[in-house]
Amino acid sequence: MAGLTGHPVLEIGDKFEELQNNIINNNKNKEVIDKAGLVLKGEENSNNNNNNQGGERDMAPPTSNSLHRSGSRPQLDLSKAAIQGNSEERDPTILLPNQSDDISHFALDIGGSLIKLVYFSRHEGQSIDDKRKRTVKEISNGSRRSYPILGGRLHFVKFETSKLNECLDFISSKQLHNGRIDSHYWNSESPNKENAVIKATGGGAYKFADLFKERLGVSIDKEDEMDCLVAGANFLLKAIRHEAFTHMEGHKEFVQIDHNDLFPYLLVNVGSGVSMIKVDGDGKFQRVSGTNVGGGTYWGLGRLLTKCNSFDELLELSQRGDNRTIDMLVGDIYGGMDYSKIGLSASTIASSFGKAISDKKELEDHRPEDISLSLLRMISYNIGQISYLNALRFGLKRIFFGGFFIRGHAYTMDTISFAVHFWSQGQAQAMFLRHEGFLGALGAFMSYEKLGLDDLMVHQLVERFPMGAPYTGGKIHGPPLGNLNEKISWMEKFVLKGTEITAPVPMAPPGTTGLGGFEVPSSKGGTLRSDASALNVGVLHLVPTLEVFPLLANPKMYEPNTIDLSDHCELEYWFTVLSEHLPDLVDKAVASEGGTDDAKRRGDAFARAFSAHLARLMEEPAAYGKLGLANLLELREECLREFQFLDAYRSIKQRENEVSLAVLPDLLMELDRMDEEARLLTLIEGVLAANIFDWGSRACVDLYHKGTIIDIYRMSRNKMQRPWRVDDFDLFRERMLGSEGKKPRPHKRALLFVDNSGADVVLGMLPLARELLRRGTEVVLVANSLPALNDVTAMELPDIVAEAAKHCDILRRAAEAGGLLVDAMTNTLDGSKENCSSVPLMVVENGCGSPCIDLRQVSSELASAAKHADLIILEGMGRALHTNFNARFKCEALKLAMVKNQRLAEKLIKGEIYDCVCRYEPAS
Ligand SMILES: CC(C)(COP(=O)(O)O)[C@@H](O)C(=O)NCCC(=O)O
Ligand SMILES: [Mn+2]
Repeated sequence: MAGLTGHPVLEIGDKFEELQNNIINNNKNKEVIDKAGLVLKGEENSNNNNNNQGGERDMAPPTSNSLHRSGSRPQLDLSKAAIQGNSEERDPTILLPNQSDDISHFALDIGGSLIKLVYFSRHEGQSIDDKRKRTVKEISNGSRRSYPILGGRLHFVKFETSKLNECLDFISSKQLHNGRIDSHYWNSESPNKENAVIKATGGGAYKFADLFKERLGVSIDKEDEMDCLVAGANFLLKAIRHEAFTHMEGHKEFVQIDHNDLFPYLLVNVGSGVSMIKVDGDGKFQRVSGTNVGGGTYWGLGRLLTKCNSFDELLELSQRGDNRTIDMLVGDIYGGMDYSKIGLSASTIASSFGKAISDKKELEDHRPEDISLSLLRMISYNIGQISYLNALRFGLKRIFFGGFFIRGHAYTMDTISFAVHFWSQGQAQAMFLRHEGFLGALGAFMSYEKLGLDDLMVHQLVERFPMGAPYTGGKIHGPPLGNLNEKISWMEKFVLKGTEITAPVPMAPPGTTGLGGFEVPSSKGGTLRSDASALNVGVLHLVPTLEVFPLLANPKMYEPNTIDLSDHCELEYWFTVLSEHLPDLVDKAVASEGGTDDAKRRGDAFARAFSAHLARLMEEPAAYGKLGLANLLELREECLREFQFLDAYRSIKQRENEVSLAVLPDLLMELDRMDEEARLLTLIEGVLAANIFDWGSRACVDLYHKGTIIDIYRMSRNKMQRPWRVDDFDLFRERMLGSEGKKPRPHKRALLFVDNSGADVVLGMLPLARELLRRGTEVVLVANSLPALNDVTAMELPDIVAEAAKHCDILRRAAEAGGLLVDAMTNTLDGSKENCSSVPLMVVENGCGSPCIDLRQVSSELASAAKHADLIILEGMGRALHTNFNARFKCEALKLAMVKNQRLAEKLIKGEIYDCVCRYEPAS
């Protein structure tokens, strides 16, 4: 029988169909292997939940339940922790001076029609029993930053001002006002609830102050509206990556703003009236102009002329309008001709409402739809034009528009953009903000002293979209959902609504809305929904511990996603892949929680929630910001966690780890019999081959249902014939082993971004790590902070390494040197810390809970480990292909993956499914 490494090699060129056939044939031996517990039992595992009752939980690693529930980021800052008072007393209070208190905090912008509420909540904290954290050695020369640190979230909620009581109930049910705001962290002066003060802006801050006192017992500290607007806008533009976007001819594009090059800009707030503010810095601004023709004008005149009952109704009417019946166009004056000499097309509005003079029509003879559209265009153009003139006056290139008039309305944004573009001849750009409705409330929130928010950087904020996002985005908030049960009921209730959302809403083809290339939008009523551009506002997770990966060659140009889902075909394809994968995933998730009725209910709610996200994004791909495949894959994991599926693949991972660890000694023996050159090739082959164990790939899951781990592993190895589709192995070999007898210096430290559990890490990456250690290179295994599919986590790795170390001296000494084997050491008979002369093997968490990795936001632990690294190895489709395929690094990089998706293989490497990528890149 061939060895584990596949040597001697089977015939070259056999196709993977053959592999599948082999697997099917091998199934004849299945029973025997079954008894040895080596079969994957995919089918049984996924469908036969009852057999798993309780068992799944028992097999769970003891630590996985202690992970906190919704964020993938750490929470407590224990640095400088001290016991307060008498340390002899039972359960003394421990002061954590660097940790935020258990506080909630909020601020309001109470406008004429809407109340905007921004509130802060701390991550639910639970202690994590992470062996790695107790034992891991200091991995950088400087002191490793105390870790984890403060975490919290900013939530954005809206209420109708006419339903103020709903807002008060919300605050009360969440206890936002309840004394907690008076924490030292927030530096509020008042120590008790009676004197609690909340920050608010907008007219309602004056109007409703007494009501707040009466109902909640809090006083309102009124903040200047303009100050708040500017503070809110500055924060968003500096801290949120995909905050600003352009909107032209129905097409939305996010704009990357360099926060060092933000000022000066013009902020145009279109409320009832319009303010134009030149912003030069934080707190540095001047209201340079304005116009009394604004949102109030549209609404006021519109109400008089159309008898509409609400602003939204008026906007809705405009969708079906044709302004040509009432506006005087250039063509009306010039007998249907363009006035080309001065660059005006026949369809340009020469005079808003101009036709009303000459026609013999009375008000009732005009359609309200046409009046509304004509008004909307008149006011939007006017605002765009005056804004541009002011930008010109002060030499400002960027103009950001916000305020209740905009409210994500596609046509309004298109019209304003057109005006700015037209008058500036393309020199100035109108931009809009995803959180535009919350500028004032955010600003009020920021006015609490010593909040520290101003210091937060883009990479320390993670926006997440909870289950309600597809339904409530851009709309008025529903009741607060306290617990998981409420969430599930809510999902169940919204099934109907969900099916409504699932039907994609057709978008207007580009180029149909507006003047001169912007045709008169008479047909738009049926195709462009008024809120087609309504953007969802997620929850902002503030994670000060996150850092930009220091080895990125050009962080500003870095784009993690290889696959851009703004291409609709691409989105449709991945939408289908993820939708089809859902039933299997739900089965695994439910089984992982013991297959109970409660787990089934949660599984159902998860499937609904994730489908709703997918449907929302199909309808509006930019609804959650710029969308890439990595975002979708992460959203799925977050959604699982939201329904408390903390590790859906836990038992599969464990079984695969056990089987792989059982054959590891044989593999190491085989490797040790080889010479250096053959061994290096076999090791890289081993990584590529074992990457086949990916429970996120449809094709692979089909394979597992037909064979054993070891069968598949062997077959996969035997397929490893070079040249691979992307094959830089010779370059890498030369760097490692040299040529013409010259021995190159070994790497100082290698970061190995590991991927899947089981064979992937045990038979692929660990032997490669061992080889590097043997050559004197320190190795840092970089693994997920939270589970994602069958990826191995940083918390699981020490046990795996300890098990492997039992069979291998190199690994044992390195793991000891890296502090990974403290428990094992104390268990040795003589307790001696013999021979720790080895270079260390360490484990760090990467800060994410996704199959992909965005290197702009990694754990401080990883950032710190990276400082001394001169080689990084990224493994797997998620980390090396979907993300980071095009990333360039300051040090050498090796990207290794098997492509387990036909379409990706064709698109990315012009190859076939199961082709391999071995990309080696010297330092950039
Ligand atoms: C989720 C994954 C990126 C995980 O791959 P890995 O990083 O483990 O190699 C990959 O399985 C994937 O892209 N799956 C979806 C495509 C499919 O089912 O074909
Ligand atoms: Mn994976």
